[in-house]
Amino acid sequence: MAGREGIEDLPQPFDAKRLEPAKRRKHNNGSPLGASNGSARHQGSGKAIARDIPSVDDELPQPFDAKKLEPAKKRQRSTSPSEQPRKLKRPGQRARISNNEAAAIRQRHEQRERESAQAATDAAVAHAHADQRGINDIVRQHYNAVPERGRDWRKTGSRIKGLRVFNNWVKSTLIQKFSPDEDHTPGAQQQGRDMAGAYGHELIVLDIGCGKGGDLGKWQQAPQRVQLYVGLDPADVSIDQAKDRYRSMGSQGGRGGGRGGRGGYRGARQQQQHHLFDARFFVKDCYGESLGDVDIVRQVGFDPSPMGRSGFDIVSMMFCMHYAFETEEKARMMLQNVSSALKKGGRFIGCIPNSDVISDRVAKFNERTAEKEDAVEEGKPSSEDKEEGEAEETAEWGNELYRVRFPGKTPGDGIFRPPFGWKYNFFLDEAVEEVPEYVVPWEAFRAIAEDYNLELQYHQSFKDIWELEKDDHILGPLSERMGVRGRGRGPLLVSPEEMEVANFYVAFCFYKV
Ligand SMILES: C[S@@+](CC[C@H](N)C(=O)[O-])C[C@H]1O[C@@H](n2cnc3c(N)ncnc32)[C@H](O)[C@@H]1O
Repeated sequence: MAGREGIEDLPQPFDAKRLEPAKRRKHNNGSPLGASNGSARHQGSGKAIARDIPSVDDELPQPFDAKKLEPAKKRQRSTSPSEQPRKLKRPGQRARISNNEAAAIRQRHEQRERESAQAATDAAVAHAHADQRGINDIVRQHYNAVPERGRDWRKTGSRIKGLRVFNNWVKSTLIQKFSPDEDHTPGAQQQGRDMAGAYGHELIVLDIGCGKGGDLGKWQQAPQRVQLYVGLDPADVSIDQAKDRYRSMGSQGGRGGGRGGRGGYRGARQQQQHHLFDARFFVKDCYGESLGDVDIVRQVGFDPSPMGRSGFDIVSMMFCMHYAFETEEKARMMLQNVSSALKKGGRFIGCIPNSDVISDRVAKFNERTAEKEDAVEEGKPSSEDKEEGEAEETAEWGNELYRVRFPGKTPGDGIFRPPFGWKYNFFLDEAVEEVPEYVVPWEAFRAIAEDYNLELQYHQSFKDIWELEKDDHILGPLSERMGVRGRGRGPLLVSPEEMEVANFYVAFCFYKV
């Protein structure tokens, strides 16, 4: 799918000499979650991937306990309406109804909240037991059917070209900031081989949900050379297209992305660009199955034990992890796969829908619904009253480019408990035709990730990433070359509608400890 996928549009090469070590450059920059996490790493202590090796108990993921995950803020929001004074909608109105009437209304509210909570739990459990093949097939068929329309169309013909380039810039930003090793020296590889004839450590990358290979070009431009890229995706047609894209990079001297002769690479940098990493692609469901049966993954190193011989430097999951939150089983399999693949100090990067945005929208929808129901109970018919037999309204929002729609009831307070199985349909113009996705409740995800020795390093909404990085000496000029903004710190070329879609997402980075 397009708006949320890959670069087709290769940025100009980076001058890696100008890059500060990605490790510390921005990690603490305005990331409230990163900062609050409290580890030495988050305080910018340089090398440290230091944490004691976990005990055996740490290794064994414990069953999910939703209560322990709720942040204080959310816990307060989830207080039942019976426990908090309800705001008066119209001052003085309460004075016109008797105490008995008021008590009856309150009871009805409480009853409704209980029913809503129960229905929500039932829905989540039902989803959790749904036929998993069904959803997998729908998602796979959808992505297989998305046509590959070529770079020119994406750059000029697309109605969401601003969103496409912006999303690509965010993905490049994640790769620039977090793919280099902690001890990588910027520019070292441009000097050529060392005395032993090597380029120093080269990265091994696992791209889960790689789709049509839209990020191959970004990896070719990574500040630290990539040795091997492994792309996995259940959509077989997409995997074939990814292989084609990789082949076309090879035939263009490793520049990637079908861009042909635009470049101006010189000297050592030219050599670096012409080095094309090795790449392998496989059709694979990475959330329902272990990756341990993929040969190349096993050869690189795949080991569930934290003491083991896991071999990947990076696992990337761009715009696809939300499919894993259909069930707890899948989410844990996904994290087990990530953790087993990553070596100690390895990075897990990705983009997912922002559950804070979803929770706020859902809570507001339910508040409005409750107010309408109150009005009806108080005998004030509204033009929006339902006709008999009319379908129950469900939470839904969007703009001319995108739409999010929950098919069933959602929690009144916007807190998704249990944190799995909360299905919604997502539509994005030109890109996604009402495909089912699942909410990834952020705090639950972060806490479960810790069970798999994945420690949060970075969590930022797309809008904040733009604000924080747009003037960076590498990422700023990159945004101009990619067409996110006009030349010379020109205007943003992403429309407000496109920005609203972009801000439906957050980017993250975890470290394997
Ligand atoms: C929005 S696309 C993103 C593609 C690519 N990561 C990008 O950013 O260009 C979502 C991808 O997730 C993949 N996906 C869905 N379910 C998956 C699963 N169980 N395991 C791995 N990938 C999956 C889809 O096939 C699709 O290619």
